[in-house]
Amino acid sequence: MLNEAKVKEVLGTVAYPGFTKDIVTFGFVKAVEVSGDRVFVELDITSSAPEVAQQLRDEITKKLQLEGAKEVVVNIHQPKMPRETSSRGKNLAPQVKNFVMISSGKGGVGKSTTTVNLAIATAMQGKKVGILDADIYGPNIPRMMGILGAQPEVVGNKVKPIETKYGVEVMSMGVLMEEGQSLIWRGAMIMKAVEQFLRDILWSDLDVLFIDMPPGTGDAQLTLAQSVPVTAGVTVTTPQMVSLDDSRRSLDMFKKLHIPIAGIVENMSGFICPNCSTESDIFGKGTSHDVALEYGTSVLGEIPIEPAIREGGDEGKPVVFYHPESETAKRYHQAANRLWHFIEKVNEEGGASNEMIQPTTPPGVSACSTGGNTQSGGHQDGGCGCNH
Ligand SMILES: Nc1ncnc2c1ncn2[C@@H]1O[C@H](COP(=O)(O)OP(=O)(O)OP(=O)(O)O)[C@@H](O)[C@H]1O
Repeated sequence: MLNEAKVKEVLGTVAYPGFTKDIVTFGFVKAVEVSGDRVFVELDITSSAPEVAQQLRDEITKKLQLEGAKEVVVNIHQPKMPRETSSRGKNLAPQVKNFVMISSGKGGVGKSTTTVNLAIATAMQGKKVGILDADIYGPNIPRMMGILGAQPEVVGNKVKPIETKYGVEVMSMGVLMEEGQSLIWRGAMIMKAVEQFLRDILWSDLDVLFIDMPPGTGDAQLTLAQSVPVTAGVTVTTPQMVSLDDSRRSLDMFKKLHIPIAGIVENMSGFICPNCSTESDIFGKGTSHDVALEYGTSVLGEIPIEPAIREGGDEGKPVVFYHPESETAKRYHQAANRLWHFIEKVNEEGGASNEMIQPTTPPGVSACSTGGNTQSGGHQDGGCGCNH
């Protein structure tokens, strides 16, 4: 005689396609109803592939019929299929429509703060948004998003990003490492970590994934750009000349990696007094416009120094969400708006592509990582892609 317990027992023998674990253990079974010899099963699975749903439907029906069910209805909820995107080249996370790389020439200029507030502003404007904290040396995003200590759910050999109350999903090395723990990263490890963040995290069907990069221009940036077509690069700088000089390196990197440059965020640009609201220059203000012009781009926003920004970062209460009326929140929204228009423009004009920057190693030749000089006028002598 079929009853709910028996049906669940049968479902516990149905492996999720491609995995050894069953659909009950994964938590995919949302409802079971039995009425005489009629069974209704409801599943919520993580794959958008129709063949996965069909395979499950067939196996469940067959197994329940063997147990005496005459009619089996299997209702399966799936995430939507990856959207159409005009981007080209390699993409390890095809369910994500656009990727924004947030970068800075040097540390401490407010790159993570900018990532968090731009991402939340974009989500508040109705987009489906994620943040990948690829700043493996100093993953600050969990603190800033108020998710310190949150443990991600593991599904098979993949990991679900952490949902936040700001409507932004997040994954960070800070979530995967113990607090205060540090790792010494070698080039190959960085590359593997970045790839896994894209391939093995169950990102939803996102409009845009913001990626907070480590400061500088190194292996993580190159691997990321080779792994997904980056739609837009944003450089964060402070107004002082030394910081602007470093931001040029970051903008040069975007150019070399064929990443469309969305613009510069000038952070700590002036100071807004919390008492009288007057704005005064501390580090200077507006100095990044000339650099933007040099690179044929624009300033997305000038974000003042405001104590609420630092407090919000420390307490996990981002200013754009908790002080939406503040001048700073308005500027983040304006910057997010400009960024989104830029993304739309890139897509209208054919989309991002990383075809030009794929490793050139010919088949059968191992990519050696030392002694490479791939910038010697097309001749490659002894590094990745060598012909020796
Ligand atoms: N406009 C601002 N007003 C006040 N405080 C700010 C502002 N921008 C950033 N901060 C504070 O400055 C500190 C550094 O910011 P953040 O961590 O975002 O920099 P970063 O460039 O990501 O640093 P890192 O190189 O370590 O990753 C944080 O405490 C942050 O709250």
